[in-house]
Amino acid sequence: MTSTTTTPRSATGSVALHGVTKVYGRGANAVPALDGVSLDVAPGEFVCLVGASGCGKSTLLNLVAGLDRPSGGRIDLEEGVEPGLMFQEPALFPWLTVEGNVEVPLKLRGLPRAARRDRVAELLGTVHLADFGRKRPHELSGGMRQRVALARTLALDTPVLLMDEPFGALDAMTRDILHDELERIWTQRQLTVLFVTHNVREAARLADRIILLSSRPGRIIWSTPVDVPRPRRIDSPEVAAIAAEVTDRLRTEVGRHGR
Ligand SMILES: Nc1ncnc2c1ncn2[C@@H]1O[C@H](COP(=O)(O)OP(=O)(O)OP(=O)(O)O)[C@@H](O)[C@H]1O
Repeated sequence: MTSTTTTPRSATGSVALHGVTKVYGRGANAVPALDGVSLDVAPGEFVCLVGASGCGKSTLLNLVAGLDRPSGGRIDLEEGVEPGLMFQEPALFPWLTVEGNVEVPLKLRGLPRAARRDRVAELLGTVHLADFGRKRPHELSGGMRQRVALARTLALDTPVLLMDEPFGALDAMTRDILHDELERIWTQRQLTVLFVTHNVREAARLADRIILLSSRPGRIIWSTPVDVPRPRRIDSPEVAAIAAEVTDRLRTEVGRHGR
């Protein structure tokens, strides 16, 4: 009997930052954005990053995504892993249908047409948009557009998802539904998620661990595991208690620096 062993997805999603520093510009115009950030994210872990405005959260995600290079330190991903990145704006191609948008990464990977069609259908099913494949982005709500963006990111078939305020522009009800969706997909696919948010309740609702960055230049000043059983409700007393603690720490930090 032959057996095929496939590496579990959870074995490939680790992210490790070692003393990562980022300075934009030079000389008198130098802007230190990150200062000595070390962080180990375990495969399958959901980590939320919070911190004052401008403390370097997006910079950190961009560095992990490989869109920019650190000025110092090192970022380790497992070999061949290219993280998927999602922003507050879904950044869809307006001239393409929903199917066409989700198909883009599959085309870039050279998947044959029939395989692309099956994969797009599966991904749209995953984000509950099976009946909307022929629509164009302008025909969808904001929440639906973010679902398309999520399906397109999942089409990269990456174990590491980097999310920069992905639900920041959505109303509370839509955000709540998308939290449930993301949690389900994260569990099913054993994804490693690094999620930036200003919303401490959202962090407490989603994270295994919350990391607090100092005001610029960003350093990790505090972190806490979120030991609240899943599924969670954003309005549960346990989530509210964690959010209140994060808010207190954030207030203290912002108060210290005035930003
Ligand atoms: N390309 C760049 N050139 C110069 N400075 C930059 C550049 N990108 C970011 N910065 C600066 O680096 C600092 C960190 O920016 P970053 O966008 O990472 O912060 P953030 O925590 O994501 O902010 P916010 O919470 O407001 O989205 C800010 O002071 C910003 O102005």
